[in-house]
Amino acid sequence: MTPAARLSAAIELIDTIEKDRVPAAKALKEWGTAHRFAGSGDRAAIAGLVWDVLRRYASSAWLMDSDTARARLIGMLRLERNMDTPTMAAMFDGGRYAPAPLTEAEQAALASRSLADAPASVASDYPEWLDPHLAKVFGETRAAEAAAMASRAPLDLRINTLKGNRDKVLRSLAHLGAKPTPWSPNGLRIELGADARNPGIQAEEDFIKGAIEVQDEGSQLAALLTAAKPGEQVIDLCAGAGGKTLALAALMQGKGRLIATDRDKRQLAPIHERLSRAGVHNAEIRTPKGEADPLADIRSTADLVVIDAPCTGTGTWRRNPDAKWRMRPGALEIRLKDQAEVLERAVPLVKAGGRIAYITCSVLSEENGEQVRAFVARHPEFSLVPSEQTASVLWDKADAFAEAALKTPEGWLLTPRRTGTDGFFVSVLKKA
Ligand SMILES: C[S@@+](CC[C@H](N)C(=O)[O-])C[C@H]1O[C@@H](n2cnc3c(N)ncnc32)[C@H](O)[C@@H]1O
Repeated sequence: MTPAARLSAAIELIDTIEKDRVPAAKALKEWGTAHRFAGSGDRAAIAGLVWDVLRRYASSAWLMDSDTARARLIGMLRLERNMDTPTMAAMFDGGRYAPAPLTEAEQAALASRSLADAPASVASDYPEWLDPHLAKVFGETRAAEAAAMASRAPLDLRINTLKGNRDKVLRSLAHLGAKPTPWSPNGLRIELGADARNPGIQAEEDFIKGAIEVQDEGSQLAALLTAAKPGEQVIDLCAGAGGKTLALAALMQGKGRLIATDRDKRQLAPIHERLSRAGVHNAEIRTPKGEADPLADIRSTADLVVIDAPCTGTGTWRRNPDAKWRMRPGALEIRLKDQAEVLERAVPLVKAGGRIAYITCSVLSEENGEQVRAFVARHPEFSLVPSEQTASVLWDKADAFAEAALKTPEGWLLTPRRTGTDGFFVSVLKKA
């Protein structure tokens, strides 16, 4: 496909995503199946265009003073890819598979319009209804924070210290340009280009042998901040596909007891294969069966209960730009209820002197500090572990991390702008 034909395909896809209200990933997959002639390079380039339009969904329409799929693509090419008008006009040439030539109105918009007068939610690409919520957390810096949340994310890897070490993996992944991440002692980062081409990490020997996992550095830090230790009894209450479980297992160095469960047994399905590839031998998966409580035998014995809580995922907008435009206020209400429920589930499991690590991948204070404060008010036997103390697990990076992350009275907030990671909140609560 020519570059111009890829633009036409991207316009068609954006149109479908809007009109049929389908998630972008699904639309891209279906397009690939229906257009078998398109090679992997074409598909990656088209996906990159679509994801970038979704990242600049509001600002691109503002720039072009039009909200058609075509206008959004043109606006994105200018805002995100700095494409000048002659370069664009050369591709929008009306050829057989190319988009129609730029109209006079489009050329005028490109020549004269800017984001200078756009409201913050438009210029920084976030839903307007979230403005007061983001203001509560970030105040005047919300536009800058949201703009960083609209940027492209790198591919982060975690070295599984049960099987590999960072120096060795750095050498073997040098061909992908892997570099150490700034905070996590076990993180590697691969910067990705504008096309959404996957560097094929799953085919690397290090991956097949279980020496690396794909995990955002923020998620790695959240696991580290729980301070899970060898020999402890650790319960991962919202284990899902096991991202945190695997990181916790590595922190425990194979010693102690790690119990992983989830309310939804389907979410747990991939965890078995992942644990076995990672060489984890001290984990028990408790798959729920009917109404019975899979943790009924555990009462006041856990050193640590990790709650990687169900949340709105506002911290992962970099990786899920269409999710932010689909998010509705009702979704926040549902998540708040789920979070309170899962916090209650943790209470009878924790032993005296034990702790709960509450994690979300959201930046909203309703899901974070406010949720934790309400919990402590209901359960005065739990108190907040001071944030400086929880950050001490980062050793020589602790001071710099404390400068970079947002310290709240209830815990740490990581954001793309502050820590260069996905948005994560981590709070540690200790039982008297
Ligand atoms: C953020 S995801 C977990 C991601 C996972 N820990 C990881 O790192 O890959 C949240 C999970 O919480 C689960 N969940 C929701 N409500 C729950 C509850 N009341 N008890 C246990 N798990 C729950 C969901 O099924 C979902 O898998």
